[in-house]
Amino acid sequence: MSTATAAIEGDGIESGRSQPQINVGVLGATGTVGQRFITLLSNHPWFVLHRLGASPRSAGKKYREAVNWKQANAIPSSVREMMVYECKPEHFSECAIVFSGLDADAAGDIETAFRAADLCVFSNAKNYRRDPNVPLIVPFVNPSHLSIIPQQQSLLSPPLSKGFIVTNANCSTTGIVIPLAALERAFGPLELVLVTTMQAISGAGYPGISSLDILDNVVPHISGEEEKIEWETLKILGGVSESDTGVKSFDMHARHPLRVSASCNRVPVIDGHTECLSVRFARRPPPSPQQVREALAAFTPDAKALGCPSAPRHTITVHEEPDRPQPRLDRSYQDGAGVNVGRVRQCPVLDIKFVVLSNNVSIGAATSSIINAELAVLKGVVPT
Ligand SMILES: NC(=O)C1=CN([C@@H]2O[C@H](COP(=O)(O)OP(=O)(O)OC[C@H]3O[C@@H](n4cnc5c(N)ncnc54)[C@H](OP(=O)(O)O)[C@@H]3O)[C@@H](O)[C@H]2O)C=CC1
Ligand SMILES: N[C@@H](CC(=O)OP(=O)(O)O)C(=O)O
Repeated sequence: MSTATAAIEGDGIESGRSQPQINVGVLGATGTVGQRFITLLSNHPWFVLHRLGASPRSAGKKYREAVNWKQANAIPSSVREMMVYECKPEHFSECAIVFSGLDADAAGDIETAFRAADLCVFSNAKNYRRDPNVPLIVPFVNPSHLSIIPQQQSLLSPPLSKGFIVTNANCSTTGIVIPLAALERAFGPLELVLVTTMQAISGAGYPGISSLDILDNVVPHISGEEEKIEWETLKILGGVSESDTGVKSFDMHARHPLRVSASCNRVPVIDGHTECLSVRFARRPPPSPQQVREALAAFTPDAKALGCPSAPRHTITVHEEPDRPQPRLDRSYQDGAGVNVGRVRQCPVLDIKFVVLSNNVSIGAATSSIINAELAVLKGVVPT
């Protein structure tokens, strides 16, 4: 890693402060999430986009030839002519970090191989989220879970000193755990969460669901999604416990049992997952809708305080208008790096209900991975 002097001001980056310069690679660089990584990393103050990986179908081609570019912005000029490589660690030996936007069918073995080659892997895929030694991190919620990494490294055979895997969450889970964490921080533990999702088609990757299935329609099933939301929420909002012998484990919110029920739907929206939640707090009486609005708007995560360059200015934007947030109007605010909450009101069955909108490809995927890596650099977890 080398350093350079930042010329960018604002958004947590102080002009004149020495900035790390770290070579990074993107696995699955041609996919929906991969394209978002390319856009974000081509202009990153610390991370230098050094290698691109995709399937053997794309390897050996220039990026502009391999990719079916679907972003509103053009392919960054610095990336157009870059070569795409097979996802083999030897091609990425000059990188310290790889971001993975790999299809889950390929991600397991490839990410294991990159970790074994002592690379720091930040993955969007579901494969390792349930591993008891892999942190499942939503950057505004549980960066403290990075503390499990030395245990992950020491239990591998052979043990590693640098390489690790960090995953980020399912995109629908990410959207809800950010406001839920803000509520728990302000008002103590939650007891019940009911969530109904309306998920964008880009969540299924490209080409995704056929137009004849989704236009003029709602599909009330997304395979595996409800179980992921119900399970991942507990791992993320729970703590890390340590036994008398020093073994760490994720406590799954065990000290205050939390029950989560999810119902997932695919809707004809291109980007942006909308989710309707009702929650019950342990504390009686529960907070009022106005107290909830104030707590959500005031939520300031460590990622912001520590100076992560990709952390948005407003983590949670609370809308007062009765018909917001909406995907078309709100998904691009702050480049999709925050979450939008609206319609905070009393729930006659539980305590409070509200609507969340989050950009599934940005904070639901690539942006989260990048902020996770920024946190890992700031906390000294990525070797320099
Ligand atoms: N889309 C979303 O909103 C979210 C997606 N995710 C997760 O992120 C990951 C990527 O999703 P998404 O971008 O939507 O998927 P896409 O299908 O759009 O892209 C998949 C990528 O994986 C590559 N790939 C496929 N097979 C192989 C292989 N055998 N070896 C190497 N590379 C391969 C593809 O390369 P090629 O072009 O050469 O085929 C492509 O770059 C998935 O695990 C998904 O579950 C997580 C959160 C949100
Ligand atoms: N299943 C999500 C996107 C996704 O890929 O999720 P996961 O990374 O948990 O498999 C959606 O369809 O919107």
